[in-house]
Amino acid sequence: MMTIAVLGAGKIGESLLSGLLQAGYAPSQLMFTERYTQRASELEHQYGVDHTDVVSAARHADVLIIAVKPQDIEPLLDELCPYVAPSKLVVSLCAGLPTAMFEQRLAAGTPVVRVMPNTPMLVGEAMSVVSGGTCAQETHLDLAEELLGCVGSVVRVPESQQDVVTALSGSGPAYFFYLIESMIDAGVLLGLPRAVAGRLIVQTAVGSAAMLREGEGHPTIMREGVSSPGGTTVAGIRELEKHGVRAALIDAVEAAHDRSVELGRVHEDGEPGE
Ligand SMILES: NC(=O)C1=CN([C@@H]2O[C@H](COP(=O)(O)OP(=O)(O)OC[C@H]3O[C@@H](n4cnc5c(N)ncnc54)[C@H](O)[C@@H]3O)[C@@H](O)[C@H]2O)C=CC1
Ligand SMILES: O=C(O)[C@@H]1CCC=N1
Repeated sequence: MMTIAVLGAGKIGESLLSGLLQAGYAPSQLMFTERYTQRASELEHQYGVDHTDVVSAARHADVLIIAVKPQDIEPLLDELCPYVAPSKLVVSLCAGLPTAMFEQRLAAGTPVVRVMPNTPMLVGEAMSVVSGGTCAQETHLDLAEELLGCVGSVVRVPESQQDVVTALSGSGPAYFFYLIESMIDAGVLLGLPRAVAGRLIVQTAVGSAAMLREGEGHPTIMREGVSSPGGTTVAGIRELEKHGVRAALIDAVEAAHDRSVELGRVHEDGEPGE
């Protein structure tokens, strides 16, 4: 039976473990490493999955899923790489880190798959985007897709597109949360209790997303569907246009993209990331 180790059980690592269990993987197929011992004990107790050390994980797991922050990658790779046989699959969830960086440190021929997930993984609604390194075969990409498919949707792109993906779906939840916060504030400004404004706007976001996901329509058509002649919506949209909100969102995604490129370069130069 295939065994899977999650290295670093923070927000993303924990939600992946939880999703794999819910999808039917047995606790005995899973293990995790976590540097904070109290968190490790809590997770062991909660999920019934063994906490282990990096060397045992490298030796015993078939798939090693790296879920530490990019700035913590160097010490982890120092510990891990000498023990990883090239028959193992290494899956990195680390933002901005190229597969080449892992390939340089691992035994020649070790397959590496890079994934950019996002935090909706915490509720089984992640958007995960996978790319294979030079030694990753179709079967490795299929396996990575199967594992990430337990916690949401999965799309495959060439690795050259991962910085755009990081900016769009990786950081994207933060931009939606920011918009939602702003709309809740608008409701409060106009006299609604915060809890009521929050409920209204969260359900409005969920409903709008469901229309986009389930319908065949384009967002522009759906927006026009809300905009009655002489009505309230066009009056509001005119303000968004006046304030350059569309350009601001495009600039935000572009800035996140540029930062992702910069983080990748920092690691190429062999310096610690931020
Ligand atoms: N949070 C986000 O929105 C997204 C995060 N990611 C990526 O996912 C990865 C994980 O992110 P989060 O879960 O948000 O971070 P986090 O900080 O919540 O979790 C990382 C965990 O790894 C542990 N850790 C660090 N070094 C370790 C080591 N050597 N051995 C064992 N455990 C170690 C830490 O104690 C921590 O619990 C990062 O690489 C991040 O770039 C990707 C997409 C979205
Ligand atoms: O901001 C970050 O570094 C991570 C990567 C994608 C989302 N959050």
